[in-house]
Amino acid sequence: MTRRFDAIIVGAGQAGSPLAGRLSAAGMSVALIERHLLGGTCVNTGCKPTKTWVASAYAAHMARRAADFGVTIGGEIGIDFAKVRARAEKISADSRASLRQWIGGMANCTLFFGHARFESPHRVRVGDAVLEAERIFLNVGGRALVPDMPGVDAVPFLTNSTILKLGAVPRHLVVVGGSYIGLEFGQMFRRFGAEVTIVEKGPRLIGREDPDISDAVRDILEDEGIAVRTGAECIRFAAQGEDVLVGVDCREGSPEVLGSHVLLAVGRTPNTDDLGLETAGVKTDARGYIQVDDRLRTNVDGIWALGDCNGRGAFTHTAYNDFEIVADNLLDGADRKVSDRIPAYALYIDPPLGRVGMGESEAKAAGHAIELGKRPMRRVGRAVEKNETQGFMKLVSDADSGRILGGAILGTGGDEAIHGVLDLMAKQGTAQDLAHAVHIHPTVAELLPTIAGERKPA
Ligand SMILES: Cc1cc2nc3c(=O)[nH]c(=O)nc-3n(C[C@H](O)[C@H](O)[C@H](O)COP(=O)(O)OP(=O)(O)OC[C@H]3O[C@@H](n4cnc5c(N)ncnc54)[C@H](O)[C@@H]3O)c2cc1C
Ligand SMILES: NC(=O)c1ccc[n+]([C@@H]2O[C@H](COP(=O)([O-])OP(=O)(O)OC[C@H]3O[C@@H](n4cnc5c(N)ncnc54)[C@H](O)[C@@H]3O)[C@@H](O)[C@H]2O)c1
Repeated sequence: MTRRFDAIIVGAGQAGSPLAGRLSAAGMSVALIERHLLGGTCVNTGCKPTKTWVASAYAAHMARRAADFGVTIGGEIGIDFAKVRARAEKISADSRASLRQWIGGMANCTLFFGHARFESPHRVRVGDAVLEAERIFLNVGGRALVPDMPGVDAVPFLTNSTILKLGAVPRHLVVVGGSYIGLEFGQMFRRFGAEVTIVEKGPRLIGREDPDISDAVRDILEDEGIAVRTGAECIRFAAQGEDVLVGVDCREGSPEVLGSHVLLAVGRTPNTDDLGLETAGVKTDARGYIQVDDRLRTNVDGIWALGDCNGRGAFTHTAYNDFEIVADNLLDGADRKVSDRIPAYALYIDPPLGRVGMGESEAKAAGHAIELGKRPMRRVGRAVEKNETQGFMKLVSDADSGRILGGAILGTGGDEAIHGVLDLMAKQGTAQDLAHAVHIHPTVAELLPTIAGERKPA
């Protein structure tokens, strides 16, 4: 039997559930379909568990540094890995439970558990049920990419999901991929006591950032005893007893690394290959991302794509913003667009990297004459007082208009303090506006007006 709804939402990720809330509150009947766990990647295998582990790793790191602060701790600092895991699992489970309760309380919303697949542009099958709606919203997210690397089928490897199930800290974790996932897990496991090697095929870590950021991040990781191998162009794997031999072919150092475990962190792929998109006529790009316009509409009337699966963002806050754009346009007659969004994100190594807008290189490549304000964290009072002085902050502005183009804070509190720059950019603020703001002392953010005032042509 076919059941009719006003709207079908596929995926209870970061956009799907809040969209179900808005649409059902507006009086629409909504079918929300989830094939695995409520909350999707962020809640279950992404942000929440990883940032909980990052907090445990930070506690261990600070405990080891206790003497630097005049604090005495007797004996070695140990890791109770089962407890580290249990803490994260509880936070994810609590989040799922509260989502379940929230969704359960939505009038007009029916939750289906199962894999959804199109049978026609406005008909979707989930298990035995066939659902129809004029409006269909896809929020199917993504999963770890496993490229066809030589030997990858012959060895056990971990992804961001399976690493969360490890029973013990690996002896030697080889992380393939030197970007968000690789660096966050790499530093965490080093702090949990593993030997860690990060292998990146590009010439530097987090290659999308400015070179000064890549260099400083590498220094931070190497200072903690993490081995970093960049320029590893021909990565290959082979089993060697219980271990995995990773061929790295770097220009310097040994051509092979022997690890007890390998984490693949080389990007994501969208969950669009098993949705029956071809039946619905919904177009994807060569990598499987659903093609959308600036208002997140697909090429098929009445079908939208939100979150990671549309390739327009890869973060929880961008998925949530997709929900806001679609809901406000549909229900409030607004005209919100993805292109209005200022790119912003953080890399949660310690100290974190908070980033907004364009980097220095990107701004120059876009043709801007730029001005730059920059200061090392060792000249930021709050960082000195906290004895956490690694990194730097910088602000990029347009020399002609004065408009702020972007900023980066690699340093303690950088993930929070960067919002001072972000909010000003949202209001088209200038470096001079920032220079005249009076920030609270002692904070990391209080140096933002200072570097804005000290900016120089670059
Ligand atoms: C290790 C890691 C750490 C991260 N840390 C951060 C961070 O600190 N900050 C940040 O902003 N972002 C972070 N991210 C990214 C963030 O998790 C994602 O950007 C975000 O979860 C995307 O949300 P989404 O709603 O698009 O998709 P998802 O959260 O992936 O949700 C999609 C849902 O759709 C379901 N689904 C898929 N196909 C079907 C189908 N056919 N039928 C029914 N249901 C289906 C899935 O089961 C899933 O529940 C991290 C990601 C990873 C992997
Ligand atoms: N703090 C956060 O917000 C956060 C944290 C984790 C993940 N995420 C999200 O998850 C997404 C995926 O993260 P990711 O780090 O897996 O992917 P990524 O796309 O950011 O980086 C992949 C890295 O792997 C490298 N690489 C690719 N192929 C390789 C190969 N064969 N051998 C060695 N290196 C190779 C790339 O050069 C790149 O540095 C990100 O886009 C991000 O949005 C966000």
